[in-house]
Amino acid sequence: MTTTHLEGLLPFEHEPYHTFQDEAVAARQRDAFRAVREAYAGRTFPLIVAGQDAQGSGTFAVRNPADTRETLWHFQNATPAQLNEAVAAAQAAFLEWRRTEPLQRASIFKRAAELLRARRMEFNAVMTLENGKNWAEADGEVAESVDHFEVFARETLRWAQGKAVYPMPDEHVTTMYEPLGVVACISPWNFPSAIPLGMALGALAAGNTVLWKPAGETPLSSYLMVQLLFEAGLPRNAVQFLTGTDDVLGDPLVDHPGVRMIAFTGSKEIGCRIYERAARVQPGQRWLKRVIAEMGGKDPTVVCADADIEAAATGIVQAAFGYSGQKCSACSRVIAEDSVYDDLLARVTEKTRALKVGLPEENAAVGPVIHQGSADRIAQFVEAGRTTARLVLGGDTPDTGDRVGGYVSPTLFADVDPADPLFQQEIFGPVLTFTRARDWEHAIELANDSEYGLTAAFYSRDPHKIAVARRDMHVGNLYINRKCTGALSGTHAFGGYGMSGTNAKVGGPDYLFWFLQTKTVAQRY
Ligand SMILES: NC(=O)c1ccc[n+]([C@@H]2O[C@H](COP(=O)([O-])OP(=O)(O)OC[C@H]3O[C@@H](n4cnc5c(N)ncnc54)[C@H](O)[C@@H]3O)[C@@H](O)[C@H]2O)c1
Ligand SMILES: N[C@@H](CCC=O)C(=O)O
Repeated sequence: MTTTHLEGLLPFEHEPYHTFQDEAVAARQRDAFRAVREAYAGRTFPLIVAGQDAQGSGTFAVRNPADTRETLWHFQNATPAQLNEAVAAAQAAFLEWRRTEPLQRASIFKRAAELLRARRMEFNAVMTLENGKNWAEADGEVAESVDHFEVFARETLRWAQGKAVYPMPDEHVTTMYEPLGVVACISPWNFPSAIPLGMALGALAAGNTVLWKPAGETPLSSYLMVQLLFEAGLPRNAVQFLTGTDDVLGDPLVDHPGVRMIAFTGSKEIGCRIYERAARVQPGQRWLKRVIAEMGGKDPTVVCADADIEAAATGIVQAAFGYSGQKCSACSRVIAEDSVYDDLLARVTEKTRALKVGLPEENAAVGPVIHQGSADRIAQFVEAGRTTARLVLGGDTPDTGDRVGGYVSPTLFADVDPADPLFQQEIFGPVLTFTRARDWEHAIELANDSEYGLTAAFYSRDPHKIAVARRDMHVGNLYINRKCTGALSGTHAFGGYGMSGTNAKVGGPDYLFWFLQTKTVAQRY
């Protein structure tokens, strides 16, 4: 029966992007900024605990990173008692949600996809205001969120079918997948819609309940998504929405004995901390906590001598400077064969010089980084790099008038040594390095010289080199002859190797398995 339902949902198509070059579409996006400010600016939003709106012990302000003098809205600081209440409510809700028909879950997600399609421009505008993405970047992420709804609707039905085992004559044996319990979903600010949503849908699609903890920089993008899920029919107690400080919602949330699983996306530092803490069995805890932790990247693009150099230069600039390089998937290292290195560097320099830094709300190619603190950290890498490598472009603060924000010029370093921190550490900003390789095999070796292993791009026309790259490049997402950002839900299962995390592969065919436990039932008649 579920097979029929699943077939009824096919075929799947990725959500198309808006074409902002069309003045009518651009006007709709500008209207959405006005409407969002009218509807939400200055408001204070609640926690959602046990299906009810709740006030915390105080509030915090969310500021516009494009000009931090503008306070956008306020959110609550949850208390330790509210954390306990939220876990208890999620445990109680689990007893019901786990029993819901997969078709019911799928229907809610399908309905949510429809609701989000109708509000794309609004969600884009909120994201741009909260984290400084330009229109296309925000639109791409909201489109990915629609895709997530469509994909997880199908995945919940697919996993409900169980899997076949090798038969035996005198027993009927089935393999069933069952949910785990309460899943804490902890997310970063750089993808404030698609990332928390992907983790939460993984949990919900499998029949778990969710503690939804967004990053403090971007809570409205999450709050609106949670409300949209409720409007689509999700029971109001299946998700607890918690905002606040890391001293209440960090370690104490991870340590809580009522939490069954933690789905985390964020930095290596916090991911490793969670992984370690969650391994300790707390008093009253009756399970080993499961953790998925998707962390940082230091993503290379390898360019072989036989490659289409112009296409490589275009892909590199898009992947390095889109959203000011603040993607775990961003290209931060170019490794090019000696014979094409100078030509490639010249083309990338020219294209990078053409990028305008400015206001995301006015759809500038490159906006601010998330905070002044982040800009200061990036500046430290740049200052150190001036003494160890050749600064080709940028390295300064662009003129953005009297705006107060972390604006950083797109920056290029050439002749970077593989041992240099510029080559090894995640900078998370618009800084790109070039390193010369003796030949294409040396280039692959250099690309793999990293503790991370998230994404990589490989440019070549030679089937043999491509086959070797496919085999030897140590990354979870390898892109051949295209940029290394922009994974699509359902198609490019996303997650890395090494210190990039647990390789859970959101949006992929195995993702739900992480949120399930397997029951074997052997029956004799
Ligand atoms: N691999 C991926 O899929 C992926 C995707 C996006 C971002 N990232 C990575 O995320 C990082 C940027 O995001 P960020 O600055 O928000 O990361 P972060 O690790 O600082 O914060 C992520 C989340 O963890 C919370 N947190 C902080 N301390 C905690 C603690 N002790 N216990 C539990 N939670 C805690 C934060 O409040 C936030 O919600 C980059 O390293 C980037 O590469 C990875
Ligand atoms: N999934 C996104 C990256 C998310 C991390 O920041 C991409 O594929 O570019």
